[in-house]
Amino acid sequence: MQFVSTRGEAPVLGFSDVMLQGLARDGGLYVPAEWPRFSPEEIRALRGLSYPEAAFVVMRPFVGGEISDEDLKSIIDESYGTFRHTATCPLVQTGPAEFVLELFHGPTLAFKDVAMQFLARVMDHVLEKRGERVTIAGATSGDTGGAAIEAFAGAKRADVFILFPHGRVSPVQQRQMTTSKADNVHAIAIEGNFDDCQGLVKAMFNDHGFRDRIGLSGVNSINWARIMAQTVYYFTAAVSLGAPDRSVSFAVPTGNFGDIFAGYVAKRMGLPIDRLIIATNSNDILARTLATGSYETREVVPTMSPSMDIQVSSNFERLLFEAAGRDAAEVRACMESLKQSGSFTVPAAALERIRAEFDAGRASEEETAQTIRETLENSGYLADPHTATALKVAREKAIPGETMIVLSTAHPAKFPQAVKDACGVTPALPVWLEGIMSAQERFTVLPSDLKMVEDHIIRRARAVSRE
Ligand SMILES: Cc1ncc(COP(=O)(O)O)c(C=O)c1O
Ligand SMILES: N[C@@H](CCOP(=O)(O)O)C(=O)O
Repeated sequence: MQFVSTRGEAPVLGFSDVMLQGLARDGGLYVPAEWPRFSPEEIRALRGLSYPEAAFVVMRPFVGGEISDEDLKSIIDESYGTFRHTATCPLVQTGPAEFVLELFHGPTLAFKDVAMQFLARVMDHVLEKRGERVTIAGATSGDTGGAAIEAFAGAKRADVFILFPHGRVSPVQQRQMTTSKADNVHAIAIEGNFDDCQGLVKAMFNDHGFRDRIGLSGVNSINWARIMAQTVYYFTAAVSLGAPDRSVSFAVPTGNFGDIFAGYVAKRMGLPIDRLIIATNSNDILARTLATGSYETREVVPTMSPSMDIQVSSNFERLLFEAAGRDAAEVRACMESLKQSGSFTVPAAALERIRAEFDAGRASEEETAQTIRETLENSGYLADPHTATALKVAREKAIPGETMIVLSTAHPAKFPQAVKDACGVTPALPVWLEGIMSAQERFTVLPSDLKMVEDHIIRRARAVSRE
């Protein structure tokens, strides 16, 4: 299996190199040169498999034989052995045709664990075989950071630096990043918003001198391995509701567009999905883009679903590449316009293709709170604010006869104040996490300045350069 960059000017690479590179050297994102396809029989054969067994079948084609089946299976088994639900990602029915797919049973209570537990192990496996080390830089609006710090804590071949927006994540999210005792993980509070953090990480990747000097790698969903691992739960959820003999739709709380893009990948692989519904909070750039065809960044507004307070939605570039018939020049032109003016126009043919597969809607703060309240009253289900945005949009867009799976991306206990304000119930943190609220914090505050962040990383990274 080979991978190409959405900007068409980076080397074509295999799975392991793509995973270690993170962002392509031309600033683009890697996608498979061809989509592997599963027949209806192959999808039907997923019925009755455990989550790790299904994960092996779905991810194997992308790995392209670079990791032996035996090693891949044991990496997957170990990864999902950290989850505290026997089904790994269970489905809960919340309405006659509405199901919630709970993705938060991993160590840090967010869907990021599904891919991050796997990524840390598979990266370590490849680095060990190659005798290499990496320095990882990641940006977070709250959940990726905690998941990465947990998954990579103590890793022998990786140092991890996580940039988070100072004062804009929930107290639980912050403490998941700042209370680790491992000396290879570092939290950096940036004076700015998530887009500033993500902009700094991308700028580090585009600074090739720095990138090569420290052996830079990434754990955000710009890394193909993240998307690949997130594709699995679309298969397991749809199959448990009758796929391939019955199709379903998914509503996905969306920020950086990685999670919903994983659903698009599942569809390209042959999974019968009717609609992929993008749900945003007040930072509704994606809903506006689908409505108007114009991708226009605005000031980020802080919300009760802080992990989705995003304007520059990285993985939209992957969709644009696909919808533009893999025309890298067209993608480059759009991304150049985004850089110069903060906006671009989606080419007309691409917009039509996107609208054929996706629908989009937004939930205001009031609507999100009301959905948390109503869902608790009507079905006894306590949703976190991110999940509630998707429940609201799914209900607004519901079509009779359609089965809707709503992705539940975080445990409500990560956002106790917002949930309490909405419905009066304060969700408790699971016992194994209670200690973080009183543990000593360790983090550095830095301005949103590339040079200062790079200098900080160079001073602290143990690792330097791939050997
Ligand atoms: C809890 C939660 N829900 C939804 C999202 C949005 O997912 P994505 O960025 O993949 O669109 C995030 C952040 O990524 C998140 O942390
Ligand atoms: N919401 C995310 C933002 C980063 O997304 P990623 O999926 O690209 O890592 C977060 O919680 O950090």
